[in-house]
Amino acid sequence: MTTITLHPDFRLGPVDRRVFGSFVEHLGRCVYTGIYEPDHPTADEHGFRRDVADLTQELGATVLRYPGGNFVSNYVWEDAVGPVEQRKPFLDLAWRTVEPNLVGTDEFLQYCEREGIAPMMAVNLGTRGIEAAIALLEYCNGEAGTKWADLRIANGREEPYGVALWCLGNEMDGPWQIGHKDAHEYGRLAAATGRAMRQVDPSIELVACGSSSMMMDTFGEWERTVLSYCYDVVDHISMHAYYEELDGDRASFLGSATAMATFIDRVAASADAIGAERRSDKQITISFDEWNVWYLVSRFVGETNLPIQRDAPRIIEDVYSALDAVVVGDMLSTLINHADRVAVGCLAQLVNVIAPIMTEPGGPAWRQTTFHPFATAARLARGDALQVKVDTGTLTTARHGDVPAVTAAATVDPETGALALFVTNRTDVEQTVTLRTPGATARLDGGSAVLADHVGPREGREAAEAYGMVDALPVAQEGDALTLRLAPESWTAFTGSLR
Ligand SMILES: O=[N+]([O-])c1ccc(O[C@@H]2O[C@@H](CO)[C@H](O)[C@H]2O)cc1
Repeated sequence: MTTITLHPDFRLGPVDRRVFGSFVEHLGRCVYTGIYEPDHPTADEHGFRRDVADLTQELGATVLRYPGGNFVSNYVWEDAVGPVEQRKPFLDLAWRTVEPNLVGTDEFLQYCEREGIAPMMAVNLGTRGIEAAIALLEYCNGEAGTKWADLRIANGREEPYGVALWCLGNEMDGPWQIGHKDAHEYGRLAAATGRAMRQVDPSIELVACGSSSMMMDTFGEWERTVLSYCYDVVDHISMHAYYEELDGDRASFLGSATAMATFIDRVAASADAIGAERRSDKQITISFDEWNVWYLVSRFVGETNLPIQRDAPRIIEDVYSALDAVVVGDMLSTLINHADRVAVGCLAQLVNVIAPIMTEPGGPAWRQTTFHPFATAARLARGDALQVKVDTGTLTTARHGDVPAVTAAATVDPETGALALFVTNRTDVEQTVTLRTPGATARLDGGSAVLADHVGPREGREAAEAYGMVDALPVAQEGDALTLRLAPESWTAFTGSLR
């Protein structure tokens, strides 16, 4: 038996809409034959696929991080601006792929603008540094009358783009990163680059690289050291986390979002330790700019040491199961439950590469299973996140110890009282939940769910197209008591009101 208690006055604070971001990297087929394919029947006059853009709108992505990922750490952005016919292909060392440079900064930023999505740009702190970063920022945000802003104007774009969010490199703690650095080297470089970037545009928000995962040997020490250099310069510290079902250990996989919550709490604690030493009133917030289910250990390892490839090779095209969708839903609940700390989130990635949207070159685009919980949460989670109290049993897992059997997150729109309640049942049996709202009145209109047993594991396009949200089990109301039933291994989004 589980009890969920909500009160409209117990709020964590507003859910930053930027938590529902995604990520476009020059990797595999994310850009070419993903968002961009000039020969595709749905391509617009700029060469971008309308079918993919429509699915991106339906997904509700609010932010797109670009151009990497590992790619950014050897990227020469200047090679991909100006007349397309003069651009030269570039050998990307991160993915050992020939990058044709047909899509660059202008094409991407104008795409974001047309789609009404906020761009989040990363600068190269692997092979490059301060000079290239401030040039790119001036190119994007500078007013007419200086070299790089004037180059943008010469390239046909008069108005500055006003890019607000900037990542100071990518995963610089990872030995795989081109130009990998230790925490002192990176911390110094991030602080110096960030300071110089603020001289170009003081209004920007800066993200320092945190750890590539909680399992990195340097985790914790990395955050503390990096922030000891750049606490006063940056606004956010990044987090990246990917989870997968390993060796058929379903319970641990279903507990992934608890590990994600622990990770957030630890990064916040590391940042706050530096703030405390400095007696600083400033709080560093979190940019969770890569998260997803990724069969990294079980499948990706076989994809390393590839020969050099061209023409947008199929790299990391994970096909998701219905169970993966449940775990993605639960991770979205975790992000909402940390609305007081997480300012930005990016589901990695948007198209084809560990993505909610898949395409065939010249062919269709479709939704993977993981599309549905994301689109649902992005649509419904509005207003303030509530402090949700969940009294429930435990699920014993090999990797994360005992985790809650049922988890929940909720948002209330302060204007309308509209309630969204997201509930995960991590167990393999139906669960009954009593919803208590002492001193307040709740109404639930019903909901929709993703179920783990709905589609067999990883059956590909046809199964994905047949998959979708199903109606939640009926809600029973007796007096003030609401009773919910949760299907086994499911993530359910209920809507209603709370006043
Ligand atoms: O834990 N790892 O072994 C590991 C390895 C690579 C890795 O790369 C990150 O994930 C890639 C795909 O989104 C992005 O380009 C990069 O930032 C992230 C994690």
